[in-house]
Amino acid sequence: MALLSVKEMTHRFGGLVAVNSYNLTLEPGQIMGLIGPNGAGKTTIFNLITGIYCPTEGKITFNGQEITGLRPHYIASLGLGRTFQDLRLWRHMTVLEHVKMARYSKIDYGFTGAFLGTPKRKKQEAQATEVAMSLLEMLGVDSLADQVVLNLPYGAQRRVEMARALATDPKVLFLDEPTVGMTPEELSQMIQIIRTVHQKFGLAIFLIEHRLKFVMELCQRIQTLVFGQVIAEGNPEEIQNNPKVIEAYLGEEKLD
Ligand SMILES: Nc1ncnc2c1ncn2[C@@H]1O[C@H](COP(=O)(O)OP(=O)(O)OP(=O)(O)O)[C@@H](O)[C@H]1O
Repeated sequence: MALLSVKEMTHRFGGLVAVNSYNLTLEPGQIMGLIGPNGAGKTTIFNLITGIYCPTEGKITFNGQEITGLRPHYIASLGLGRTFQDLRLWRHMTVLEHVKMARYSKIDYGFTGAFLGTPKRKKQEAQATEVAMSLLEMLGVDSLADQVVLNLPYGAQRRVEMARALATDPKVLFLDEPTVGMTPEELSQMIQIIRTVHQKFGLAIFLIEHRLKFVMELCQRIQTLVFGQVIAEGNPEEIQNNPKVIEAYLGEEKLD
């Protein structure tokens, strides 16, 4: 059974058809890429699947359960974690606080526990810190745990956002342009981080990216979206050699 399935999803903003009869099958542990020119509808697809928008038409199923139109926090609690194109971090909180905050969805010591500082609370707090620190270490930002996010370089902020998404124990991770604004060195590090995260957690990953080299290197399957419609889907080699993709993307040049 597919982990995530989208059937004939259409979304209109007034008269604009931003997403048109979109279909997706994402298997457990698969890395899927979504590419396409600016304004093609990529982020709208993420927003529809993660519950920020409710599709005009279509059906979304996650782990056998229909999730079409459900609230974003509920969808997240089922195991869909995401990052945003425009980083959504609380600029005055520390790195560790960000990741622990996401982990609180797993905590059940309740109001009394929080107020009285029960042993259960102490134990769960210590566990939350431990999980958060191990995620920060995996993403190479553990030395920044006590720093306020505002003071971090952009690449480090992206890693913190990813650690926060991972802290909710997702089964699928949505990454919206994870390398935007990164230097070539940061980009290579991000490829390595995504590989590590993928191996360690066996997650499915669905990513939007403009840097084709990054997508071709990481993804097992790729969809190409133009004007809200998938014009091609296949493995990196098939996508690279697909005439419709070449035309949509780079005129007549071969993609590499
Ligand atoms: N909230 C909204 N209201 C109205 N139109 C919107 C809204 N969000 C997106 N659009 C329009 O829908 C289309 C798809 O936008 P979307 O942001 O999904 O594209 P994208 O492929 O993610 O682009 P980019 O690569 O630039 O991020 C665009 O024409 C955009 O202007």
